[in-house]
Formats: sequence, C-alpha cells, structure tokens
Amino acid sequence: MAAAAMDGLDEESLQELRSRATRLLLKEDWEGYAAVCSRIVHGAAAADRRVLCSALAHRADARARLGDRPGALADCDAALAADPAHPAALLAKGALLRGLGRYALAADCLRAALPAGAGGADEAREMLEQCRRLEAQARSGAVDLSDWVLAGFSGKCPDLAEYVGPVEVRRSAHGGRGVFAVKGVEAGATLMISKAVATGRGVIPDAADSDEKMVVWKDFVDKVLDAAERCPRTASLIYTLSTGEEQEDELALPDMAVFKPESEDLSDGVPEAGIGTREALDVDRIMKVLDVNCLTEDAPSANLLGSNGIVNCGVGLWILPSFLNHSCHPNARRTHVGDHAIVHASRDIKAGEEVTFPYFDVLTPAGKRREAARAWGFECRCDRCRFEAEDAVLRQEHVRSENELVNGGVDMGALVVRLEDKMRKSMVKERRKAFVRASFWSAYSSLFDNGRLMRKWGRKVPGEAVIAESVAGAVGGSESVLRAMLRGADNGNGCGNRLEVEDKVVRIGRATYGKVVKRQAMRALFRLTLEGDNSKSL
Ligand SMILES: C[S@@+](CC[C@H](N)C(=O)[O-])C[C@H]1O[C@@H](n2cnc3c(N)ncnc32)[C@H](O)[C@@H]1O
Repeated sequence: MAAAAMDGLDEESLQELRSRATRLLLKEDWEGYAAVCSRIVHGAAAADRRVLCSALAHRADARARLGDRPGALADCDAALAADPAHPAALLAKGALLRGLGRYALAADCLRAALPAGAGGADEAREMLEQCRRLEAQARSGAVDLSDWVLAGFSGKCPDLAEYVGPVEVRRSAHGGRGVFAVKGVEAGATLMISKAVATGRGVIPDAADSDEKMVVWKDFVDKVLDAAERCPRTASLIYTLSTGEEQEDELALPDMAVFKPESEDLSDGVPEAGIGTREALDVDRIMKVLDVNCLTEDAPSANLLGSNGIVNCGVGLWILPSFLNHSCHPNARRTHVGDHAIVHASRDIKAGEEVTFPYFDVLTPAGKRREAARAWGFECRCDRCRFEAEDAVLRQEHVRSENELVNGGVDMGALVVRLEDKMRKSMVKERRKAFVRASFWSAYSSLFDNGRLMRKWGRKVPGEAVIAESVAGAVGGSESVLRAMLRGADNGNGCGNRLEVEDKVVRIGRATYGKVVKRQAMRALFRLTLEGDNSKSL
C-alpha cells in the first residue's frame, strides 16, 4: 500500500474513475472494470476505508466473473479485514462461496449482509434461500426438476449442487479404475452430480468432421485450460484422470474426499507462484486426458433435459463421472441439466458392484458395439461382450442376424421370430435372452412399429411390453425402451394386471430419467418420450 498512498486520488479523479467504471460495468467489460477498480484500490487514501472496501468488493465481483475465484476471494477478505460488516463485500463473498459449493459458509456471509445492507438485502435473502436448498441437495442428492419440466423447460435451468453419493473409486476388471457402489441402490437413485470443468456447445450441421465441430472443440479446450490455469484444484483434479498411456495398475486410486467441494483450500486466496499461468500447466497431458475422458451430451446414452438453446452438439469434461467405465450391460445413465451431469442408477445396483454407463448406443449387435468401442480406443471387456464372444449356442444365429441387419432388405418379423424360436428351443436363460433382444432391438422395434408385420408375425412373438421389460433388464432405462413399454402397456400385453403394468412403466421411467421429478412431471416426460421429442429429451 506504500505505492498506493503515493498515488492518492483527489475527489475529482475518483469521480472520473467511478464514471468510467460504471460505463465498463454497463458494457460488461470485466477486465476493464477490474482494472479501474484496481486504480481506485491503489489510489484510495488509507483513511478512506469506505472507498477502499467498495472498490475491493467491486473488483471481487469482476474477478469472479472472469473466473479468477482465488483473486476474488482475496479481495473480499481484504475488504472484510478493513470493515467486517461491509455489505457489498459480504454479498460478493457469499456469492463466491455459493459458486464454490460452500453453502454453509456462504449462508454465514449472507446472513451477516442482511441487517447491514439495505441495498442488497433482497439479493442476499434470495441467495440465502438458494444456499439452504443447495446445501440440503448436496447432502442428500435429492433433485426435483418437476417445476422446470412442467413449465416445458422454459427459463433458466435449475441450479444444482454437486453431490457424491454412495460410491468409491476402486480397481476394475473393465480396465484401470472404476466407480463402485458402497451400498445397494435402487434404480432411479442419484449416484453423483458433477459440474463440468467446461463444456463446448454449438449448432453443427450433420457432417461428422465439419470445421464447425473443430471450432466447438477448440473453444472447449481453451475453456478447460483456462479453468485449470485459474484454479489449482481444477488442475490437480484433471491430473487424476487417465491419459490412456499409463499401465492400468499404475493409475492411482484417488481419495473420494478430493471430489467434494470442501477439498478446496480457501485459506490462501492468492495463488502460489507459478500457478495461474499457462506455462505452469502440462498442456500435453491435459489434451490426452480430454481425448480419453470427454463425454458428449448428444450421445444416445445421455439424456439432455431442456433444450439448452438451439444446440445440437455438446461436449464436456466432468471429473468424477470420468472414472466410470463403459459397459454394454450398464447399470447407470446420465442426464445433463445445464453444466451439471447427474448420474443415476438405471437398474438396481448391489453393494460392491461396479457402476457403469454406456459410452455409446448399446442397443446394437456385438459387431457394431465393437466398432464404437474401438473408436473410443478400447476393446470392451464387459460381461455382455464376453457372453456374446463365448456363446456357442447362439453364435451362428448372432452372426446371421447381424449380417441381415447390416445388409438390410430382410423381413424383421421373420428375423425376430427365428431368434425367439432358437432361444426357446435352446432353453436360453432370461438374462441371456435379454442380451440378445437388446442386440437386435432395432429388429424388434421395426416389427412393433409396423402394423402389417405385426398382423403377420405378432402372434408368434412376446408382446412389446414383455420385450421392453426384458431389454430394460439388460441395458437399464432408455428412451426407446421406455417408449416401447408405454406403447405396449396400452395394448393387451401379457405383462400383468393394470396396476402391475403401471408400476413397471414408472420403474422404467425412473430408470431412464432418474428420480428427478414427481409423478405428474414424470407423465409430462412420458408424453415427450411417446412423441419422441428429441429437442427436449435425449
Ligand atoms: C473415461 S475412462 C474410465 C476410467 C478409467 N478406467 C480410469 O482408470 O481412469 C475411459 C477408459 O477406461 C477404459 N475402459 C472403460 N470401459 C471399458 C470397458 N468396458 N472395457 C475395457 N476398457 C474400458 C478404457 O481404457 C477407456 O479409454
């Protein structure tokens, strides 16, 4: 502050800087705004505590918007050291702590801001309410998106807290590390909620290698590097992820505590020397991590609730979900809500069982899934792939049916009837039948969708709801399986009495979307599923 005192501002210069700051604020030029605030901070006479604290609080706000949370926190703390009841500094610190997922600490600041700040009291009250709600959600993982769903996903998508449920990272037979349930969970239960390190989104024409896709990707990579540069915790979390080059047993098992917001050390707001610059990052390593761990929001395996504007391409990095391995017999799914990924159980999961979600569409035959896994850079070691590779009884039938599907021009009803006959005669167990039906789901769907084929073959195959229930046993919930269940439930279906069928529909609904809505909103999701409205869900 010695230099600051020398730059002491007279009243006129201070007014001039304030007007300039207002103009920059209106233009949302946060860099410029922070720079002007810095001039005021340095020029404020040591005696003028009021001016100094306001300038620090405003700079904190600008720094937070620029993603410099440590700098913003340091500003708030400096202002509060000078005036512990400064309302704008308390409000700014409350907002920052809320953004860092430290809801109880944020609530303390906001409560302190209430009596002091007549101006920001409403804002403080509203944030306090949010903090209470988010703190409860961060503890229980219970999410309720009913209002948003019933409002047709209009308006801002709901703010969510990060949540780490009953899961742990352990060694996996699938490859390297994986996520395991530490207690039994039922289908629909939330397992984790993770905020993206960064996402990239855009409207892309269909071409797979389009330049536009490259632009989205480059923008996304830049955002990831920015986030890592600004926050040491983010950088160290990214370094826990696999680059795909390590020996599997070399990959360290992270302590689950690192995934909780509390793991961030807030005690020193100013970053250590070296951190906070691009040079301090291992950019090469981060690029490899992105190759192995990025998830796309438009994958058939992910729900994208809400239309997120007119976006048809989304990619992101979510840390804890990156530890989940793929399986073609998955027991979890993810739903994207804004920048948050909610991972929920899509089948009942036993304590100690590995949690897996599908990286790509698993309602396809073995050959197609093999290609998809190779595009991801691995050979799938899941139990369904192993079963299909080893199955002597059905191997020929698999190959023949897959060839027919690939070559087209075949009567799907005949294909399905042949598969069902073969499985009945060979007394294939229910679980394995479910795998086969999942692999040839497109043939079953074409049959059920086609009135003429149904009149010809319908009596020789189990009802649509029976098949849907069986396939849900193999792949958990999925929009297309749910659609079949909903349609099948309306017809005479051999799937139980009305109450039983309703119960099954709700179970598959929960397995598909997770327990994120109440019954009434679930019905709205069912309507969208039946209409196949992909702009709202999938
Ligand atoms: C997003 S990471 C999953 C976590 C990773 N296993 C780890 O230890 O960090 C994706 C990588 O895990 C491995 N993997 C995931 N699912 C697999 C599967 N079903 N079979 C074989 N390897 C799998 C592959 O090496 C893949 O590139």
